[in-house]
Amino acid sequence: MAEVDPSKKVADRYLKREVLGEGTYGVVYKAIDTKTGQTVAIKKIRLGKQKEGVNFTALREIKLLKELKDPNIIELIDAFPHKGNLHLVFEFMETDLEAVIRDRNIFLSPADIKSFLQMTLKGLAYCHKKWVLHRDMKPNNLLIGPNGQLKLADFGLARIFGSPDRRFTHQVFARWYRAPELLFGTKQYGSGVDVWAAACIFAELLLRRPFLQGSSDIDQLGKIFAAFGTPTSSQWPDMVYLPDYVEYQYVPAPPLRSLFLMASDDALDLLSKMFTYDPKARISVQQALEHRYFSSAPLPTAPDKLPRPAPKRESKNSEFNPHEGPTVLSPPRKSRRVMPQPEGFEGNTHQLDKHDDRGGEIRLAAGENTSRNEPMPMSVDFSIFATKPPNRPTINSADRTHLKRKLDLEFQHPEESMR
Ligand SMILES: Nc1ncnc2c1ncn2[C@@H]1O[C@H](COP(=O)(O)OP(=O)(O)OP(=O)(O)O)[C@@H](O)[C@H]1O
Repeated sequence: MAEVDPSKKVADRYLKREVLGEGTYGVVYKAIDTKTGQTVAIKKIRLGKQKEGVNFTALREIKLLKELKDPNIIELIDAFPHKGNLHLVFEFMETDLEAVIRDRNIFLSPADIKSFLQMTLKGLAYCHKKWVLHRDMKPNNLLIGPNGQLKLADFGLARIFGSPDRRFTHQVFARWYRAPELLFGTKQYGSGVDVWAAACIFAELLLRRPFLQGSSDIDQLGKIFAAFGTPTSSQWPDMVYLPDYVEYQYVPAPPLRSLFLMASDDALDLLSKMFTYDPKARISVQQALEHRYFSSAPLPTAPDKLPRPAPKRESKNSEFNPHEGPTVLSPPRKSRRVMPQPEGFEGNTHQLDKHDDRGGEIRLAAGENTSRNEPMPMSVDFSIFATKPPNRPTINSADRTHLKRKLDLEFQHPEESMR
């Protein structure tokens, strides 16, 4: 292997290359693992405000994430604290599902859609079996490797690190995948939140645009109700007890078929089961995988036959220079997104590739946590009333106890236990 300048190395092992982008938790850059020669992606998580450095709970839980190994989960290869930041080293992936969905040169056949959904659900099923929820499923967290394999990324990070200031850009997109129980402020949620998000991704694969683009939490609920009808208490008995429950003006559900003109009957049946309001009645990931949609023709496309966007992350400059800023190899991700529409649900009529503007995002994001004392009419922009950032729901205590017990068994010294 060529000799490398040790000053460019992190933790004496990883040779930094270009910045890949910046997400909720910090910068992600490409690197070479000098031990194995493998290309990796390193996510540098800022821990600025935690005076004691990396907190013990985070280290224990990251240790658990390192143990998650499945063909449809991105591998966490290594994790180490360095200069006050936590570095998470992942296998490097070529592209992601968002890039596939947005690429106008790509035609997605029903078999391709089935394959992407199946891989997503397989990754989720593995994690749910291990008592880990994703909580932040969206197409750009579904990474795609060189052989077409789809892998879930960012598993468990929302839970470990919370959502550092998500009000401005990231939260806007994450909201579109949020289950109604979260929007109604539930504190005790389960794997159903990931099923709902997977349903939104399924819908997005079918429509080639985000399905339910709410501009605030209330508007998000409005979009959901416009698509599936306002839930009744017989459909979802616990709804009225949720902390942020507010009565909505009744709207009937349009036929699901009218929203997904091209979908097969099996696809629609599975979609409606994944979009069930009551999380207790919602189909589980395992049941979804056993649905006849996956065994009926056409069978899912083999991963290596799936269409992929042209590679966009060729490493031209070999060394990473922190003063140069990110190497932009394609239009910035966030500006490729479709921005939320301030008005009501519009069925199949949204355009692809509308450009966002930062001011718009901030204004819309401020619409979170509006006071909810009165029955709300649908599809009104409440953003001007809000000031507080959203409350983050927490995992239920049974999950937490289970994870703690598992981790405590294996926990040694926090820094040693990471390696
Ligand atoms: N394992 C990986 N391999 C290759 N690129 C990656 C990998 N993980 C992340 N990236 C890229 O790094 C950039 C930042 O990723 P990150 O996951 O931090 O944020 P994001 O997905 O853009 O947004 P959010 O934080 O809201 O999920 C994105 O362009 C992403 O595609």
